[in-house]
Amino acid sequence: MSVPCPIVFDLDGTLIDSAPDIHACVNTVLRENAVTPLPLDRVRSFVGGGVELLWSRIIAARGLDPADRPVLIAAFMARYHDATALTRLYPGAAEALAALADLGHPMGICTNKPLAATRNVLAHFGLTGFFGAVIGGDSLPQKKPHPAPLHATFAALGAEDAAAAGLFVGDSEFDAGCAAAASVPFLLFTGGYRHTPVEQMAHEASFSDFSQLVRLVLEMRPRVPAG
Ligand SMILES: O=C(O)COP(=O)(O)O
Ligand SMILES: [Mg+2]
Repeated sequence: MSVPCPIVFDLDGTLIDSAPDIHACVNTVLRENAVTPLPLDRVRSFVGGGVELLWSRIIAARGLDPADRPVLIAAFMARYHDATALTRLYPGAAEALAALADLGHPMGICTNKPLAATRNVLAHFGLTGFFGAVIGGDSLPQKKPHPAPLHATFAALGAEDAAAAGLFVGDSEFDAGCAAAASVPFLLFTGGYRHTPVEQMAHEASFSDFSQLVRLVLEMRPRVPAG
C-alpha cells in the first residue's frame, strides 16, 4: 500500500471555535483600559493573522493609541495563553483526527496562534498526541500566509516533499494564501472564520462537517497497491 499522506491542520476556526475565549480576553483588557468592549462577531472577524494583527485591528476599531500596543498585547497574553473555558472543538473534529491517525496519517498543526496557547488548548482537549509537529505564530519570524511555517511543519513531520504528497486543512484567507505560496493542496473547512465566499477562495476541496473529512482525504489521496 502507498504511505498515508501527511496532513497539517490550522487550529483557530478549523479544529476549535476559540473566538469566544479570544473575545473574552480582548474585552477584559479593553475594560481595564476604560475602552468600550467589542462584540463577538467583530473580534471573530479580526482573528486569523495572529495576536499582533488582532490588536492592530482592535486599536484601529476603537481609535486607541498605537503606542499602547505592546502593553495591551502583554495584558492580553497574560490571559490568553491558557484561556480554554469558552473554546469548543468543532463537532466531529476529534473523531476525524482519531480516524486519520488510525489510518496512519502523520499530522501536524500550523497556526498563527502563539505556541504556548496552542499547546495549552491542544492539551486541554486531549489532542496533543495526534500531532508530530506543532508550529505556532511565534515559532518562526514569518506567519501565514507566508509559506515558511507550513514548510516547517511538514519538515518537522519528516515530509520534505509536502507539495507533492501532503494536504493542508484550514479555514481562512491566511491559510489559503499560505497553501498556495507553499504549493500544498488546500482543504477548506467552510465553518470557520473566513470573510471571502467559498467560491472566491483558492482550494482543492471544501467541507462543512468533519464527518466528511476522512472520505475526502481518501478520495484526494487514494491508496493504490504498490507495484
Ligand atoms: O490566532 C490567530 O489569529 C489565528 O490562528 P489560526 O492560524 O489557528 O487560525
Ligand atoms: Mg484559522
